[in-house]
Amino acid sequence: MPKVSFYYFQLKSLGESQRMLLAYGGQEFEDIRIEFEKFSEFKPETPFGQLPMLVIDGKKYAQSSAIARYLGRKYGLAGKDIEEDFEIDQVIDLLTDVRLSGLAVIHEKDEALRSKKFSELAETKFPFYLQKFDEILTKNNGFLALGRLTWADFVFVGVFDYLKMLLQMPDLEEKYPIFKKPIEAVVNIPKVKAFIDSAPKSEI
Ligand SMILES: N[C@@H](CCC(=O)N[C@@H](CS)C(=O)NCC(=O)O)C(=O)O
Repeated sequence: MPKVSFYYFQLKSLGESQRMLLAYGGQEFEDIRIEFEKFSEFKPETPFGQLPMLVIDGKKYAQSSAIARYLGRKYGLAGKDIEEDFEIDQVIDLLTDVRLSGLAVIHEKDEALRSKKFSELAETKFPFYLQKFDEILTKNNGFLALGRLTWADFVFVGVFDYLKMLLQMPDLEEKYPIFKKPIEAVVNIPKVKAFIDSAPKSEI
């Protein structure tokens, strides 16, 4: 077995999908959770100054979606051809769009402006995106793509609580009950469940 280490913060957010994929693949790995305060010392060790980072036998892999795609391919959770891979990549990019639109507002320093921008998003973009995910999940039997389990479901599940925070929608899965489907599908896979049960807990 190769020596595998996965580095991220004490969060699920952009790192949980890769941890769950490694568990799904039966890969033993060092689950290293860096404290934010200590990250500046570690930053130069990363390819692009950020986490997550996967290290396999000394080789460094960066960028959350690229790592998840790589692990998905490794463990049989990708498409069977480029058309199927496109379906997965498309929905991953859509998920990134939702996350980044929420994130842009959080970083607005002026409080009044932040609240105004958030209200605009909450009335327009967020419902638009969420409706699209509802449609995609309905069309794919409760999965993100291809009507079956793929690495996209792991990414969705990993980032879900972070999205709820960004969108300020703690009851997101109650408003869109079909969002529970990929969550149930992923967290109940025995190897993934065993990992989640033994891993440190974090809200987002
Ligand atoms: N595009 C990158 C973004 C990664 C990212 O934003 N990482 C944040 C944590 S979620 C980070 O490392 N922040 C610390 C820093 O930028 O100094 C990815 O998807 O991996």
